[in-house]
Amino acid sequence: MNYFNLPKIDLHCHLDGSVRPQTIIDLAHQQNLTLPSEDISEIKSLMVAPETCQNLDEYLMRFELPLSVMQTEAGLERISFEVFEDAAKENVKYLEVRFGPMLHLQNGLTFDQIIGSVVKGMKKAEEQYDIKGNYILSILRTMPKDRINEVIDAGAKYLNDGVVAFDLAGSEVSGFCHEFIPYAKYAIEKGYRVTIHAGEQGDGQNVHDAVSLLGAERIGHGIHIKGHPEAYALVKNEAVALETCPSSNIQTKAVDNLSSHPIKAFHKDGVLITINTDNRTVSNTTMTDEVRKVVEEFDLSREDYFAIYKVSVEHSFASDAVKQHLLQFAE
Ligand SMILES: O=c1[nH]cnc2c1ncn2[C@@H]1O[C@H](CO)[C@@H](O)[C@H]1O
Ligand SMILES: [Zn+2]
Repeated sequence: MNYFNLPKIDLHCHLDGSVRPQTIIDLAHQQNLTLPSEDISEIKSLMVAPETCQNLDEYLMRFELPLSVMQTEAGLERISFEVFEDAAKENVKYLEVRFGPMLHLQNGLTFDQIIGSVVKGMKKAEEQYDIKGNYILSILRTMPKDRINEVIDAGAKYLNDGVVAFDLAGSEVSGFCHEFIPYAKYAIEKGYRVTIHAGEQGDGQNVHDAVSLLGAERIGHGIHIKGHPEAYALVKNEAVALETCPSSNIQTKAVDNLSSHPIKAFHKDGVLITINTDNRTVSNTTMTDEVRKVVEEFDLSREDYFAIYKVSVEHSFASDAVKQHLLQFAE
């Protein structure tokens, strides 16, 4: 299979984890910021999480440097344009990018400016390339909750015009969903779709909670439904799609290595899985690489690949018209 040429869909990609190293240098110069180094390979090595990370928390330390240059409208717009450009150039036909608006307040931007800038960058890329996209607003589980509804309100202006869904991200502890019930409910009432990071560092019960308490239609990672029969059954019976991110799952120790990733077992058993990047820079990957790794490790056929592609289309938060467009590329 020619992985580069295959049509691809990425439903789980973080903006701040997918910044080009050169863009960090350019934006730091424009913004008069001092970098730890001016050498691009040094900057890249500070952004890529090592395979030797102890856990998700160590992986999450790699976001500080990119976030430092993501505090202006121009910086956000450029980075958004570039992630869509990079994906389009490897034949990603549809990309849902997520980011945490609350992480971009350091220079006094409003939530409207923050969300508006990334949507603008995405739309510019959609005009220039054969790619379509949407944004997901992530709330960091470890941050104060007092401004969550403000983020939801600000994003509502862009709903179905660049923004589609609500997510919870960051460090994962057992039972986290209980504290977020009113916020997920508020987002759903406003018209947001819901996907939640769960069962990555935390247990299968978190996945069960995300679906049953927060109304998640998709789950970020969801690895640990393996070994939790109730969560497994719920995900399977309710047709909740898992957004698996193989390289990231190895770095964060959600799995020991690729061969022990449950992605193929899930797929063979009818659990809906999708293949995604998580973070193009922090995980030093592309959709081409993720698809190649999964197809080769698990000896998937072209038919298997396109079955997964179709799951991505059907469970994307795209409009019906965009879904129809994406299905044209499926075999
Ligand atoms: O795999 C992940 N699991 C949980 N949180 C993540 C992952 N990758 C990135 N982020 C978190 O999401 C924020 C917004 O994009 C990032 O700043 C990072 O803290
Ligand atoms: Zn993620």
